[in-house]
Amino acid sequence: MEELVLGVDLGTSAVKVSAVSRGGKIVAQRSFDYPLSQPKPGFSEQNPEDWVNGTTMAIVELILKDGIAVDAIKGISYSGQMHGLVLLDQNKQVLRPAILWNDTRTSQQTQEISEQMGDEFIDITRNKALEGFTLPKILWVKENEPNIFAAAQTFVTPKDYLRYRMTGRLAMEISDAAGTVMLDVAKGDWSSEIQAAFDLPVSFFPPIIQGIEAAGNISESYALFSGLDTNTQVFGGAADNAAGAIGSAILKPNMVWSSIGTSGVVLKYEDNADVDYHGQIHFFNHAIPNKYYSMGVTLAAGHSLNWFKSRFAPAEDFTDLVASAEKSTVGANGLLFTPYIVGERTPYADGDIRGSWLGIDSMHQRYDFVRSVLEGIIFSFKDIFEIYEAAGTQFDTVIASGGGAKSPLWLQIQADIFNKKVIVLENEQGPGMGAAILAAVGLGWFESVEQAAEKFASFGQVYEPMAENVAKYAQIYQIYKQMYQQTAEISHELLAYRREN
Ligand SMILES: Nc1ncnc2c1ncn2[C@@H]1O[C@H](COP(=O)(O)OP(=O)(O)O)[C@@H](O)[C@H]1O
Ligand SMILES: O=C(CO)[C@@H](O)[C@H](O)COP(=O)(O)O
Repeated sequence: MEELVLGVDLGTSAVKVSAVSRGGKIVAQRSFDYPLSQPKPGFSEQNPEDWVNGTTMAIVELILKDGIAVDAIKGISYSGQMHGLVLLDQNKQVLRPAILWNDTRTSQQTQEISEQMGDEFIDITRNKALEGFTLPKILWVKENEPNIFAAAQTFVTPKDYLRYRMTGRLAMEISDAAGTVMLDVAKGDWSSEIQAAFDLPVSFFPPIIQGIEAAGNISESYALFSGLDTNTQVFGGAADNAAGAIGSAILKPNMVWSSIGTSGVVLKYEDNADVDYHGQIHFFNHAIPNKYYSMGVTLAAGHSLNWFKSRFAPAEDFTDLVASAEKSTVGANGLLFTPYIVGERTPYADGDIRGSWLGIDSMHQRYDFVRSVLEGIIFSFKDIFEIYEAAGTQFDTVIASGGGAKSPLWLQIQADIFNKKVIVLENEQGPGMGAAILAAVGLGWFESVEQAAEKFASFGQVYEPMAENVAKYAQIYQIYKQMYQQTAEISHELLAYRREN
């Protein structure tokens, strides 16, 4: 009987559970969708019970439909959507729906945090207090739902809640703890300064564990519910971006991960906490012990293309639509697009900015618009590269991932705009593979995360920058860079009319 681990990828729209062999082969995979609730503009919530039920359904199907033997499952670990707030009472019952990473109700609280702690907050947490992060959500509940807050004994992030339900043991894994912006990142522990500043008792904070650390076994009650065995060991896991980077073997400081999913992420592995980006990009503890990663986020990366397709080419498939951009030119025949269609995070932490096209000409064809969308998304990634360059950070290799990495044209655009070689993974599996790697290392199948990731991930085609295109894009990027400043005021003025509809 082949020994397996389960990597549970707890996303925002679905959970995907992968059964992975010791050799890194995915032998079966099941996923289960759950709803997102948006009860008011800017609110984004989920019912934690849906995560537990969805995961259980996926596991039951792996056992019953795919014939995975329960006693073959030696270990389980997780990748989780980051920053979500799950508040628990004294009996560890959920007090209200989870407030998710993409919920923007907390603008006032982010201001309060800056006013109260100023730069000290960034020095400790290595991040700005953005709306998506967990601390502002806690303060929102404190101010707006005092009865719920009074009953709250502790909190966790989404995958840490799921792990609690599967093991009966409550803990916060360190890469997700960093995303709460209540961690002293360099010390790797909860910050007593933040606890004191916001009057949060020490008892409110769960113990911190490492990504590869044993977090217990499957509990008897969860074994009854799911069909799993209580001999199966459970390990800490990782925040989804940390897990994605591990699954893509981003393991050296010369490597950057460029991921085009719904949102876009540019992520860099960091060997230590010495580099200081002063909160311009996120800086978090890694799920690899004593390692870190930094990242910038384009809120609407794949989402911009998705939006374009749904409005202007609903019947076409992605591959044909993206390939049509070949008919345009470098620079889309003088058309520029900013992908701020749901606001932006990096480098402009501006929830109210919106996208624009500049240079529209009556000669433009639809394919020019498609090309401008592909290029605008990569220019916004280039903005993140510029932060790295300004900090004197060196890297030479970009590993491309996410749905956007399916297009050879888009990969070449990345190589040309970044002026770096761009490499794709041969069998990309995303964060679930990172989760499986953490379980495999936790079980002792490998000596280190690095060793396991090198075995599980294999690199494929390399896209080299083309000198002529690099030169043109370098000029066009100088124009793109002005677009945020030039459009921000107009965009903010239009806000009133947008909300009227
Ligand atoms: N064939 C394709 N070529 C280029 N981009 C694609 C293709 N198919 C999907 N995409 C892009 O990938 C995005 C989805 O990526 P994915 O990694 O699956 O996202 P998520 O996990 O966030 O749902 C889509 O929004 C779309 O922009
Ligand atoms: O907020 C962040 C990272 O800071 C997001 O990356 C969420 O963690 C995304 O979750 P999914 O879109 O992968 O579900």
